[in-house]
Amino acid sequence: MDSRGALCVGIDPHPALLAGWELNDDAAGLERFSLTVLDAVGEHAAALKPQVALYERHGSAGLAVLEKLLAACADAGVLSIADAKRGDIGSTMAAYADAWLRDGSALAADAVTLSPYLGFESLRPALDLAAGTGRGVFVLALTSNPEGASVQHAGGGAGRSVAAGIAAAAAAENGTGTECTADGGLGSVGLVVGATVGTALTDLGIDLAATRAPLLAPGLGAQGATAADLAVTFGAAYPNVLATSSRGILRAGPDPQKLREAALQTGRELAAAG
Ligand SMILES: O=c1ccn([C@@H]2O[C@H](COP(=O)(O)O)[C@@H](O)[C@H]2O)c(=O)[nH]1
Repeated sequence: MDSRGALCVGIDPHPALLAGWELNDDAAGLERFSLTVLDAVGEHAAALKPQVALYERHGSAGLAVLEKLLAACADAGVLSIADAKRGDIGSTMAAYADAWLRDGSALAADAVTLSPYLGFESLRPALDLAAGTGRGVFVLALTSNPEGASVQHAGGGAGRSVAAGIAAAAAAENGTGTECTADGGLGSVGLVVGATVGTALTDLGIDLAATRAPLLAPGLGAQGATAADLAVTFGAAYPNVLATSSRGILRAGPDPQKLREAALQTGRELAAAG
C-alpha cells in the first residue's frame, strides 16, 4: 500500500462479465479473463483479490485456473488475497489453512479471507500458519451486505457487539504476534469492513485504528460506495484501508488499457480522499 496505493482489484469472473468480454463461460474464458486483469492492473494495485466462488463454479478446471493465477501473481510480484471466506471447527480449519497459507500449496495466496462465525478462536490454525509463513488473513467483521448487520451488530457478550468482539480479537493478535512490527505498523491479522457500513463503526463504538489491522473494504464501485464515503466511514483508520473493487473496474475490460485506466482513476480517487 505504501508503494502502490490503497486499491485492491477484485477478480470476479461472473458469467455476465465473461460474456461482456466475449469470452466463454468455461475454464479457457476464465483463464484469459484472470490473466488479462493481472497483466493490465497488477503493477498498479496493492493486491489482487480473486473471488474463489467464481472459480469453484467451474469445478476442478476452475480451481486449476485459480492455481495458475495465484502462481502468476507470485511470479509477477503482485500480492494475492484469496477471497474464500473459510471458517470451520479447528480440525477442519487446519486443512483450509494448509490449502491457502502453506508454502508449496498449489492454492497458496498471500492472504485469505476468513469467517469467524464459528468463533474467532476456531480460526487459530490459520492465524498460526499465516504468522509462520509470513502471510496474512482478513477476518470478516462488518460485511458490506445489508443482511450482515443482523448478526454482526448483535450483542456479542461483554457489553459489546459481535463485530466489536472480532475487532478486539484481531487487535489482540496484532499486538502480541511475532509479526508485530517494531514501529507500531500494521499486523498480519486484517479485518473485512465494508465500504458501505455507513455509521456502524461509530454506532458500535469500534476504534479500528487501535486494532493495527489492515482493513479490506469491499463495496467500492458496484455496491455504491465512493472513495469519499470510505474516508468518512473509516475516519482516523482510513490510512489502513485497502479498498477493493471488482465489477466497477472489470466492466471497463476487456481492453487492457481501459482496465488500467479504470484502476488508476479509482486509485487517484482513493488517494485524494485521504
Ligand atoms: O463484506 C464483503 C466481503 C466480501 N465481498 C466480496 O468482494 C467482492 C465485491 O465485488 P464488487 O463487484 O466490487 O461488488 C465480491 O467478491 C464479494 O464476494 C463483499 O462484497 N463484501
